[in-house]
Amino acid sequence: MTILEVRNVNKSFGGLKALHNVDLEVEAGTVHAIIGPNGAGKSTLLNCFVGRLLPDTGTVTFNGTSLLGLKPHQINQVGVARVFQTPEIFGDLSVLDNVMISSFAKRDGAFRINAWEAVEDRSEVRDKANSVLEDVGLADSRKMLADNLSRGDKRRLELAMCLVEEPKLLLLDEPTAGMSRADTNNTIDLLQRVGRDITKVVIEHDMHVVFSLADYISVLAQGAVIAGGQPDEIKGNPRVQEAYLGGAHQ
Ligand SMILES: Nc1ncnc2c1ncn2[C@@H]1O[C@H](COP(=O)(O)OP(=O)(O)OP(=O)(O)O)[C@@H](O)[C@H]1O
Repeated sequence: MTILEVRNVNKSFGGLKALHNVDLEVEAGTVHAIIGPNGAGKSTLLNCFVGRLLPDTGTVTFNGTSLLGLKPHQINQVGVARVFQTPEIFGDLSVLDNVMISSFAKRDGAFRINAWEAVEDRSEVRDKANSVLEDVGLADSRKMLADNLSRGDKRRLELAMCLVEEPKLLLLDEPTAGMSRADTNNTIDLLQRVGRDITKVVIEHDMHVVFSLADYISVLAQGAVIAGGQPDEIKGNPRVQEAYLGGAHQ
């Protein structure tokens, strides 16, 4: 079953065509990687999924609902969560509070620092938050201020903040950017372990990560999808190799 369908999406910035007739289908329950050289249009495409950009033409449909024109928090409420390259966390709150706030936000449609004051079933939310922190390996840090976490742990926290919302689709924007090889391998491990039933779309430059995680790979070059297939098909595709050497044609 297709959970995310992108049809004929075009997006230009002035005279620059960042996305050119993009078609994409993401199957429910899979990890779908979007790869491509710098400037290929990956972030632009992701931004069209989360309400940060509106395509000039085309459709983006999630679970039968058009995402176009929805505000980011509305997209979040229909079940799409995004992990950013730079974690978006509340640095002066505890790790646990960050996760609890995220859980309330999904319900309320907005982040409110004092959201729990109005809520009666706090213990249920706390239990759920603790369980997700356990899953991502941050249970022992739950009382720490989020700002005091290491860079890698901040990313784990942001992942926990997404997981607690129980999304149907998780978008990961370069989840291992800037990480050491050891942290990268830990992240691969984590992403293979947590949220196994959540469909994931991953933008990633590191091919080791892509080939470890992806069930299906779409390749963008100069704003167009030039190839799509299972990892083994993509590995041997001459158009993909050419795109990475800088000679992509549309
Ligand atoms: N807001 C913007 N205004 C003008 N041009 C933009 C804007 N956002 C992206 N672009 C341009 O659109 C093209 C696609 O950029 P995009 O960031 O989507 O590529 P990318 O594949 O994510 O690249 P990278 O891997 O380097 O992050 C690039 O030429 C970029 O300079």
